[in-house]
Amino acid sequence: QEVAQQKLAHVAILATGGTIAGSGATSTTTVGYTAATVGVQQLINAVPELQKAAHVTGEQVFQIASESMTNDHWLKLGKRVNELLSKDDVDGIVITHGTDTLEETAYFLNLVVKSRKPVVLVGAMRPSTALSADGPINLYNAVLLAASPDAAGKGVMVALGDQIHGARDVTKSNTSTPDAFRTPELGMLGYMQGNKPYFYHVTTRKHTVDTEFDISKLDALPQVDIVYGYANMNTVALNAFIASGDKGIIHAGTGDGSVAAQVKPGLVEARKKGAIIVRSARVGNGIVARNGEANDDQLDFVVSDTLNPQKARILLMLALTKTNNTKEIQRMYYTY
Ligand SMILES: NC(=O)C[C@H](N)C(=O)O
Repeated sequence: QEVAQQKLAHVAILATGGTIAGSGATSTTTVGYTAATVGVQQLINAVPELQKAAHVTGEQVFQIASESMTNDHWLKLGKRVNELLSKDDVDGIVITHGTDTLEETAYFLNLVVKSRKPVVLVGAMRPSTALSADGPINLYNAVLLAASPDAAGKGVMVALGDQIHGARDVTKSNTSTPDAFRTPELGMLGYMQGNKPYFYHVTTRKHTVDTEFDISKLDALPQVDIVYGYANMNTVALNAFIASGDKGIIHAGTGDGSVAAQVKPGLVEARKKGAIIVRSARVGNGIVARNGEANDDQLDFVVSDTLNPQKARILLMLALTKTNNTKEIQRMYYTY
């Protein structure tokens, strides 16, 4: 075999569920299957090639479809990852995960993991029972990546379809095809080929080793929700979120984060009540300019830079564990 390694690295596989652990009625069932049914040992056993890639151990952290991911799951997972990475005999971590919120978990971990050791999230678009299931090859590549010294210090990574993506900028961009994961304009980090990673990009943003966020003493995160911008938008959802006690609101604005005239007074009111307002964009690419579509200085709003709404939500939750100062929070959006 071409996989030539003196001493195999120890890669801990943490399983959380998803389609990679899903099963369907027949080999041609690629929709209408059940996610999160196959356990971690069965996932490992299905890929005997893993034994040559690394010394792998498995742990079932939870077993859910990723659309049901919660802040509590994230805190549990993040703490376990940091605990494992602090051990001398763990060289890297692979997390098997549903694809629906995989980019969110990856970005959360990117902000709270404190280690240079590789952390790789992996999923599949087809259940484990399907013809040409993508889970086994994706898992194999993820383990090779987590075992590679070249992958150290690059932040949390996502490995699917022979591609390596960075947690900050990757997004799921197709509902069902196997090539669903993309880093649209900012570019993926590299490729997996011939049993090893090839890197071409690194992020300029802070993550993992130099993060200022610490979840070790947290057992909850502040409530932050997203209001979606659209023609004929109203403030019903926004008002309900504020009434329920939200500490922050992400406005997934139209265009470059524009806010409808009939919605702006609601956001101003919410800010006066103490909630932090972050203007993000539903578009998927580009910068939301500070003081562009709204006078953020005057209204005391924050902009999400290039973070999509679901990732802007994660950064705001973590920011709120440290400060309520909007200048400080704005700095964080330009840092991570
Ligand atoms: N392909 C998948 O993994 C989708 C599934 N609904 C999940 O996120 O758990």
